[in-house]
Amino acid sequence: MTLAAESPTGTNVTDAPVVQVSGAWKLHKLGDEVVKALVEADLTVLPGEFVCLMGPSGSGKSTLLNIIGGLDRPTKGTVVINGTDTATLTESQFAALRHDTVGFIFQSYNLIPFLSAVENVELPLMFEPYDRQALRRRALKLLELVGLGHRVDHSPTKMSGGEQQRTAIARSLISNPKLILADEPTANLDHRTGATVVRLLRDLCSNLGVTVVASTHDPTVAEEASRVVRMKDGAIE
Ligand SMILES: Nc1ncnc2c1ncn2[C@@H]1O[C@H](COP(=O)(O)OP(=O)(O)OP(=O)(O)O)[C@@H](O)[C@H]1O
Repeated sequence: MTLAAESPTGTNVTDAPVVQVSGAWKLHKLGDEVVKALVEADLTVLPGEFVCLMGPSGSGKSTLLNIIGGLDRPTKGTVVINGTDTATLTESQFAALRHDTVGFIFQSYNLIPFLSAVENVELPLMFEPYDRQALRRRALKLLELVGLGHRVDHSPTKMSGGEQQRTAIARSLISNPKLILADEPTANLDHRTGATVVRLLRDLCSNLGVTVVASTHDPTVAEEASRVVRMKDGAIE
């Protein structure tokens, strides 16, 4: 697979950790109460790993993913992404790092209904000065990679849940990210379709060297992951 070489952005491949979270806390004030969403969390993820965060509802999985992806900042502790200590970054610098390094997959797919599948895949780079034809070629290759070469002109509204999630996976790869963060990627899929999506994520890790961190309640995700990290009450067990 030569997709990385054809990336419009390009990234450096090293053996250094893609994610290094150290002593991270996230506290929320709710009136007089302080909610400890994340408690002294340490997590190191190496290139090509498929790490699965598991734990009961409210155990801090989404909080940890959001902090890794810069959608939220820790109250205390450090988060190093691809060698950059994110505490040193302004919001716009963090947005640029996120744009170049991180792809997101959500349980509700978050596709634009009035765009075709291929336009959805192009969307993260659509308003950037990339060659339009190269971008289209890459988006089409990514749709082929996820098994949707026959659905490129379809609207997401005419696709099954599994097809929508595979389109979202193709979209998450358009910037050639080192890291994909997936928040409950199989939550809205039946068991068989969910298993197909998880195997696709696993194959991205082994074939493209992409690193995946996924939160889930789904044992199928855990079975395919290279490592399961268990969380409870905001802490990593
Ligand atoms: N913005 C917020 N304000 C107050 N409390 C919050 C906020 N966000 C999260 N929490 C609390 O932090 C804790 C961890 O939430 P989080 O969403 O990370 O859990 P989770 O493991 O992802 O849960 P689920 O499996 O249900 O998605 C929960 O107790 C939650 O209620």
